[in-house]
Amino acid sequence: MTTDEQGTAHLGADAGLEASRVSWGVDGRLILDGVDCTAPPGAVTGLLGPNGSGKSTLLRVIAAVQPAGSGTGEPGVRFGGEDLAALSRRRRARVLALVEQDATTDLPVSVLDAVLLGRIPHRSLLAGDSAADRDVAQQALATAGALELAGRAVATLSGGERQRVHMARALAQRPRLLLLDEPTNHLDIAAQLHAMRVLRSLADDGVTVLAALHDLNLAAATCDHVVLLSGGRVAAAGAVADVLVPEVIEPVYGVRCEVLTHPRTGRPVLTFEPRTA
Ligand SMILES: Nc1ncnc2c1ncn2[C@@H]1O[C@H](COP(=O)(O)OP(=O)(O)OP(=O)(O)O)[C@@H](O)[C@H]1O
Repeated sequence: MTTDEQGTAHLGADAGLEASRVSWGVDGRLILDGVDCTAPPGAVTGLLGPNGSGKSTLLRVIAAVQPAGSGTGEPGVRFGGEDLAALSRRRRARVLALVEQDATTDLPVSVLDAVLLGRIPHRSLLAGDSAADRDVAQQALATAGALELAGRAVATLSGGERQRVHMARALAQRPRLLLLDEPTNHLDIAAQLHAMRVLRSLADDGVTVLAALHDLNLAAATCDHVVLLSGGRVAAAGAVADVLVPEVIEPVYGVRCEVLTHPRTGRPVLTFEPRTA
C-alpha cells in the first residue's frame, strides 16, 4: 500500500471489493448466509433488497465493524487484494469510509469539527488539525452541499442536513472504498440526485462505491451494477439491466413490477403494484 500527500491510501491497481462467502449470525439466526459481493473500482454498485434482507449487516461486516462469522469455505473481505479485517483500524480507516444509516452524532460539536473527524486517520496520533486538513474538510462540505452548515451545531440539524454532513465526513476521509447505507435517506429529490452525482464523480476518480439503496428507480438511473439480497442471500447480481427485471424483482419484493425504458437515457424505469391488484 502506498500513501499520497493527502494521506489517501492506494492499494493495488485493481482496487475492487471482493467479499466472498460472508456469513453472520446472531442468537442462532443466520442473517447473512454465504454472501458473495463484488464492487469494481470506478463504478457505483447498488446494494438492494427488502427490509431486513441484510444490507446494513453486510456493509458493517465489510467495514469490519462487525466481524464476519464462520461460514463454510474461506469467508473473507478483500479490497485491492488485501484482507480488510487483517488491517489495523487506523490503516483500514485510511482505506474505507462507512456512512451508516441514520448515524447520530450526539456530541456537542460543530459541523466543521464533525467533518474534521474524517481526517483523524490521516494525521499523526498527537497532532491537531492542520490547515490542509481544514481545506480538505471545507472541500468535502462544499461537495456534499453542506458548506453553509459549517458553523452550526450538529445536534441542531435537520435529518437531511445531517445526512449531508455524514457524507462530508466520509469524503474528508478520502477513502478508496466508500460504503454507504441509504445515503439518500431524508434527502429531497434534488439532494438525492446531487448525492448520487457525487458518488458517480468519486467512482469516475477510481473510488469503489457500494451503496445500499431502497429506491429501485434511483438505482436503475444511477448504478452500474447491483447486488440484490433476499433473506441474507444474494438473489441476483450484475448489470442493472439484467437484475432489475420483473422475473427477479417480483419474487424478491412480493410485488408486481413492469419495466419501461427511459426515453432519453435508455435506462430502466420500474413501476410497481401490489401483487393482489
Ligand atoms: N445485532 C442484531 N441482533 C439481532 N438481530 C439483528 C442484529 N443485527 C441485524 N439483525 C437482524 O438481521 C436482519 C437484517 O438486518 P439489516 O439491518 O442488515 O437489514 P437491512 O437489509 O439493512 O434492512 P432495512 O432495509 O430495513 O434497513 C434483520 O431481521 C435484523 O432485525
